[in-house]
Amino acid sequence: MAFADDDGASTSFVGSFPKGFGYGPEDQDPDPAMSESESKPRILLMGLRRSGKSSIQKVVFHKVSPNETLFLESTNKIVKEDVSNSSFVQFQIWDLPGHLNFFDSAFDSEHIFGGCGALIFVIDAQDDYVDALAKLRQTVSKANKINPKLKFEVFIHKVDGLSDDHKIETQRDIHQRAYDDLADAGLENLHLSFYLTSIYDHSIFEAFSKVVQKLIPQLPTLENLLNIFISNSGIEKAFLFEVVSKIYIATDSSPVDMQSYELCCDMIDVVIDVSCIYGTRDDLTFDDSSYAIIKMNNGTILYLREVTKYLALVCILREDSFERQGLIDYNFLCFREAIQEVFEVRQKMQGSQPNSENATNLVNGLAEKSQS
Ligand SMILES: Nc1nc2c(ncn2[C@@H]2O[C@H](COP(=O)(O)OP(=O)(O)OP(=O)(O)O)[C@@H](O)[C@H]2O)c(=O)[nH]1
Repeated sequence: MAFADDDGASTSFVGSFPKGFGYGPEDQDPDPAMSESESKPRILLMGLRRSGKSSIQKVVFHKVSPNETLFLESTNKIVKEDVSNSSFVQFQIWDLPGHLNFFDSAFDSEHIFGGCGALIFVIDAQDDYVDALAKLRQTVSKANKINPKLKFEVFIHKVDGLSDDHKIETQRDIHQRAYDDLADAGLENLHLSFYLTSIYDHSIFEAFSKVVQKLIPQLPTLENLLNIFISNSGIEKAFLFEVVSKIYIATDSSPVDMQSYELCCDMIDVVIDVSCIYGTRDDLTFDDSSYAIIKMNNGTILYLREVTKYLALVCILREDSFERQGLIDYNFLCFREAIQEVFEVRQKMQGSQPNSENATNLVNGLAEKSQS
């Protein structure tokens, strides 16, 4: 498959990234006895009953609408889901039932916490959270003992029912109490990350993006590439999106504002919907010829380009910067090539230094050339 740019020049199509994407601790030293899915980075979803764990998973990864989660049945056993089949980002999510008891002999904590990259603890902010905080403390102490590298992410969830002031107050209170509890347990050096989330807006996608990003060792390289790309192309903000889930796996280093992120998510929905309706091929709704431009009435442009079958670059820029579309497209091709290199070369050179530096040099050189 080839990609032709505006000048008719073609470069090889990047395609979807290799299966051995290679992030998370287990990927560096795979155990041949392990099944492929068992060796993927694992994210645990934990929290009390009815806190919203299954709803989060369904909304983010199954495109279930939030209202459809209202009558979800309670989860009674660990539900393991492989996210790699449907998307580029490869990991497993384990949804653990809220009533799990660590002291139960059937609970194999070594196995559950051992090979896992991140633990998301969901707290229902609309409920009394005293019990949830006790469970959080118990979970963190146990998991940290088994796996000190585990990252703890606390979702203060269902905040759609709270006023803005109440949200901030709840976050402050939970933050304070959680750290006090950890200090009591002698774990004052542990770090917890807090997010205000709801399945009724984009906050759950944003929070999940940040959790997933922490499991991608190539993140600094991706951010660096995005920084170089936007600064040489007159772009204000760029997100590298995983199209299926709308998780962004990287963005440039300027701060993310929620509105920009929401606009970009909506753009992806529009592109997928339009190509589902008018696309020529039945099997693919997002392919190498996918791109879209949306002009807004405030002089801003949203520009989407396909990077791989599962990845899209969505940029926000001023209308006058878009007059130099040729430059942007040229720089985009360099960027895409560099991304390909980051992952491809890493695969070839497993065991030796990753080639992220080469990729940065590549994009540096080409971007400068395009400006001269
Ligand atoms: N208002 C609001 N309700 C939510 C949100 N997320 C989930 N819920 C509701 O919370 C209820 C419980 O959600 P579940 O996903 O079943 O909770 P769970 O944590 O998986 O529960 P167990 O399987 O029993 O452990 C459902 O009725 C959801 O619709 C949210 O962000 N806001």
